[in-house]
Amino acid sequence: MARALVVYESVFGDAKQIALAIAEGLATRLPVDVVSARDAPAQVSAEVRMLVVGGPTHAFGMPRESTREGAIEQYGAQIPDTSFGLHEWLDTVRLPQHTNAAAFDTRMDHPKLITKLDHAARTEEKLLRGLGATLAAPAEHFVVTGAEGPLADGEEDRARQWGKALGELVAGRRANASS
Ligand SMILES: Cc1cc2nc3c(=O)[nH]c(=O)nc-3n(C[C@H](O)[C@H](O)[C@H](O)COP(=O)(O)O)c2cc1C
Repeated sequence: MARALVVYESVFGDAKQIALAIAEGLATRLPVDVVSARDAPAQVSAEVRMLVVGGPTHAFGMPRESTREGAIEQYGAQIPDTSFGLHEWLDTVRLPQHTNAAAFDTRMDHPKLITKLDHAARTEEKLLRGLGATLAAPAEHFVVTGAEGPLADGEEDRARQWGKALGELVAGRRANASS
Protein backbone atom coordinates (compact mmCIF):
# COMPACT_ATOMS: atom_id res chain seq x y z
CA MET A 1 0.00 0.00 0.00
CA ALA A 2 1.29 3.49 -0.86
CA ARG A 3 2.71 5.35 2.12
CA ALA A 4 4.55 8.56 2.92
CA LEU A 5 7.70 8.92 5.00
CA VAL A 6 8.84 12.09 6.77
CA VAL A 7 12.47 12.11 7.97
CA TYR A 8 13.71 15.01 10.07
CA GLU A 9 16.60 16.30 12.12
CA SER A 10 15.84 18.73 14.94
CA VAL A 11 17.99 20.17 17.73
CA PHE A 12 15.47 22.28 19.67
CA GLY A 13 12.25 20.58 18.51
CA ASP A 14 10.99 23.09 15.93
CA ALA A 15 11.78 21.07 12.81
CA LYS A 16 10.29 18.04 14.57
CA GLN A 17 7.09 20.00 15.22
CA ILE A 18 7.00 20.96 11.52
CA ALA A 19 7.65 17.34 10.48
CA LEU A 20 4.74 16.14 12.65
CA ALA A 21 2.42 18.82 11.20
CA ILE A 22 3.43 17.90 7.62
CA ALA A 23 2.70 14.26 8.49
CA GLU A 24 -0.75 15.23 9.80
CA GLY A 25 -1.48 16.91 6.47
CA LEU A 26 -0.17 13.97 4.45
CA ALA A 27 -2.23 11.58 6.57
CA THR A 28 -5.44 13.05 5.12
CA ARG A 29 -4.49 11.21 1.88
CA LEU A 30 -2.20 8.27 2.77
CA PRO A 31 -0.63 6.45 5.73
CA VAL A 32 2.50 8.19 7.03
CA ASP A 33 5.54 7.34 9.13
CA VAL A 34 7.57 10.12 10.80
CA VAL A 35 11.07 9.35 12.05
CA SER A 36 14.21 11.20 13.04
CA ALA A 37 17.18 10.66 10.73
CA ARG A 38 18.82 8.62 13.50
CA ASP A 39 15.94 6.11 13.41
CA ALA A 40 15.28 6.22 9.65
CA PRO A 41 15.71 3.06 7.57
CA ALA A 42 18.89 2.46 5.55
CA GLN A 43 16.68 1.34 2.65
CA VAL A 44 13.38 3.12 2.00
CA SER A 45 10.53 0.73 1.25
CA ALA A 46 9.09 0.57 -2.29
CA GLU A 47 5.70 1.43 -0.74
CA VAL A 48 6.93 4.98 -0.03
CA ARG A 49 5.48 7.25 -2.73
CA MET A 50 6.31 10.53 -1.00
CA LEU A 51 9.45 11.19 1.01
CA VAL A 52 9.66 14.51 2.86
CA VAL A 53 12.94 15.48 4.52
CA GLY A 54 13.90 18.52 6.54
CA GLY A 55 15.69 20.09 9.44
CA PRO A 56 17.15 23.30 10.78
CA THR A 57 19.40 25.73 8.91
CA HIS A 58 22.83 25.80 10.55
CA ALA A 59 25.51 28.26 9.36
CA PHE A 60 23.71 28.82 6.02
CA GLY A 61 23.42 25.08 5.37
CA MET A 62 22.39 21.71 6.73
CA PRO A 63 23.58 20.76 10.24
CA ARG A 64 26.91 18.98 10.30
CA GLU A 65 29.06 17.67 13.13
CA SER A 66 30.75 21.04 13.81
CA THR A 67 27.48 23.03 13.89
CA ARG A 68 25.83 20.41 16.16
CA GLU A 69 28.80 20.81 18.49
CA GLY A 70 28.35 24.59 18.19
CA ALA A 71 24.71 24.20 19.26
CA ILE A 72 25.89 22.32 22.38
CA GLU A 73 28.58 24.89 23.20
CA GLN A 74 26.52 28.01 22.44
CA TYR A 75 23.05 26.97 23.58
CA GLY A 76 23.57 23.93 25.81
CA ALA A 77 21.65 21.77 23.31
CA GLN A 78 21.40 18.07 24.08
CA ILE A 79 22.51 15.97 21.11
CA PRO A 80 23.41 12.37 21.97
CA ASP A 81 25.40 11.77 18.75
CA THR A 82 26.72 14.80 16.86
CA SER A 83 28.17 12.66 14.07
CA PHE A 84 24.85 11.60 12.50
CA GLY A 85 21.84 13.54 11.23
CA LEU A 86 19.82 14.17 8.09
CA HIS A 87 22.81 14.92 5.83
CA GLU A 88 24.58 11.75 6.88
CA TRP A 89 21.35 9.73 6.37
CA LEU A 90 20.89 11.18 2.88
CA ASP A 91 24.55 10.37 2.14
CA THR A 92 23.98 6.65 2.66
CA VAL A 93 20.27 5.79 2.25
CA ARG A 94 18.99 3.77 -0.71
CA LEU A 95 15.70 4.86 -2.32
CA PRO A 96 13.35 3.00 -4.64
CA GLN A 97 13.41 4.33 -8.22
CA HIS A 98 11.43 7.52 -8.95
CA THR A 99 10.42 8.28 -5.37
CA ASN A 100 8.54 11.61 -5.14
CA ALA A 101 10.24 13.84 -2.62
CA ALA A 102 10.16 17.31 -1.08
CA ALA A 103 12.44 19.22 1.28
CA PHE A 104 11.92 21.76 4.05
CA ASP A 105 13.99 23.68 6.53
CA THR A 106 13.49 25.87 9.58
CA ARG A 107 15.34 29.17 9.80
CA MET A 108 15.35 32.59 11.39
CA ASP A 109 13.41 35.40 9.75
CA HIS A 110 15.92 37.17 7.51
CA PRO A 111 15.61 39.74 4.75
CA LYS A 112 14.84 38.01 1.42
CA LEU A 113 18.38 38.44 0.09
CA ILE A 114 19.93 36.59 3.04
CA THR A 115 17.25 33.90 2.88
CA LYS A 116 18.34 33.27 -0.69
CA LEU A 117 21.87 32.55 0.53
CA ASP A 118 20.71 29.96 3.07
CA HIS A 119 20.84 26.58 1.51
CA ALA A 120 19.78 23.89 3.98
CA ALA A 121 16.78 22.92 1.84
CA ARG A 122 18.77 23.50 -1.35
CA THR A 123 21.38 20.98 -0.20
CA GLU A 124 18.62 18.57 0.86
CA GLU A 125 17.16 18.86 -2.66
CA LYS A 126 20.57 18.31 -4.23
CA LEU A 127 21.09 15.14 -2.15
CA LEU A 128 17.57 13.92 -3.02
CA ARG A 129 18.19 14.45 -6.74
CA GLY A 130 21.51 12.60 -6.38
CA LEU A 131 19.55 9.65 -4.98
CA GLY A 132 17.33 9.61 -8.07
CA ALA A 133 14.25 11.12 -6.39
CA THR A 134 11.81 13.32 -8.30
CA LEU A 135 11.21 16.67 -6.57
CA ALA A 136 7.42 16.89 -6.40
CA ALA A 137 7.23 20.50 -5.15
CA PRO A 138 9.59 23.38 -4.38
CA ALA A 139 11.15 23.37 -0.91
CA GLU A 140 9.34 25.12 1.93
CA HIS A 141 10.95 27.28 4.62
CA PHE A 142 9.47 27.66 8.10
CA VAL A 143 10.40 30.52 10.39
CA VAL A 144 11.50 30.35 14.03
CA THR A 145 11.49 33.51 16.14
CA GLY A 146 14.85 32.78 17.85
CA ALA A 147 17.73 30.32 17.49
CA GLU A 148 16.08 28.01 20.05
CA GLY A 149 12.58 28.57 18.69
CA PRO A 150 9.69 28.76 19.02
CA LEU A 151 8.11 28.65 15.58
CA ALA A 152 6.53 31.88 14.36
CA ASP A 153 2.74 32.08 14.57
CA GLY A 154 0.94 30.15 11.87
CA GLU A 155 3.95 28.09 10.73
CA GLU A 156 2.65 24.81 12.12
CA ASP A 157 -0.63 25.30 10.31
CA ARG A 158 1.19 26.23 7.09
CA ALA A 159 3.17 22.98 7.42
CA ARG A 160 -0.07 21.01 7.84
CA GLN A 161 -1.49 22.60 4.67
CA TRP A 162 1.73 21.91 2.76
CA GLY A 163 1.64 18.26 3.85
CA LYS A 164 -1.97 18.03 2.71
CA ALA A 165 -1.06 19.50 -0.70
CA LEU A 166 1.82 16.99 -1.07
CA GLY A 167 -0.55 14.15 -0.19
CA GLU A 168 -3.06 15.34 -2.78
CA LEU A 169 -0.32 15.52 -5.37
CA VAL A 170 0.64 11.87 -4.84
CA ALA A 171 -2.98 10.74 -4.67
CA GLY A 172 -3.63 12.62 -7.96
CA ARG A 173 -0.66 10.96 -9.65
CA ARG A 174 -1.86 7.53 -8.53
CA ALA A 175 -5.35 8.25 -9.88
CA ASN A 176 -3.90 9.42 -13.25
CA ALA A 177 -1.64 6.38 -13.47
CA SER A 178 -4.59 4.01 -13.05
CA SER A 179 -6.98 5.85 -15.45
C1 LIG B 1 24.93 26.35 15.27
C2 LIG B 1 23.73 27.07 14.71
C3 LIG B 1 23.83 27.78 13.52
C4 LIG B 1 22.71 28.45 13.01
N1 LIG B 1 22.82 29.11 11.81
C5 LIG B 1 21.71 29.66 11.24
C6 LIG B 1 21.75 30.28 9.94
O1 LIG B 1 22.79 30.32 9.28
N2 LIG B 1 20.60 30.80 9.42
C7 LIG B 1 19.42 30.74 10.11
O2 LIG B 1 18.41 31.21 9.59
N3 LIG B 1 19.33 30.17 11.35
C8 LIG B 1 20.43 29.63 11.92
N4 LIG B 1 20.36 29.03 13.16
C9 LIG B 1 19.05 28.98 13.85
C10 LIG B 1 18.37 27.68 13.45
O3 LIG B 1 17.81 27.80 12.17
C11 LIG B 1 17.31 27.27 14.48
O4 LIG B 1 18.02 26.87 15.63
C12 LIG B 1 16.47 26.12 13.97
O5 LIG B 1 15.70 26.51 12.85
C13 LIG B 1 15.55 25.59 15.04
O6 LIG B 1 15.14 24.31 14.61
P1 LIG B 1 15.21 23.05 15.61
O7 LIG B 1 14.43 23.49 16.81
O8 LIG B 1 14.54 21.94 14.88
O9 LIG B 1 16.63 22.77 15.91
C14 LIG B 1 21.46 28.39 13.70
C15 LIG B 1 21.38 27.66 14.90
C16 LIG B 1 22.48 27.00 15.40
C17 LIG B 1 22.35 26.21 16.67
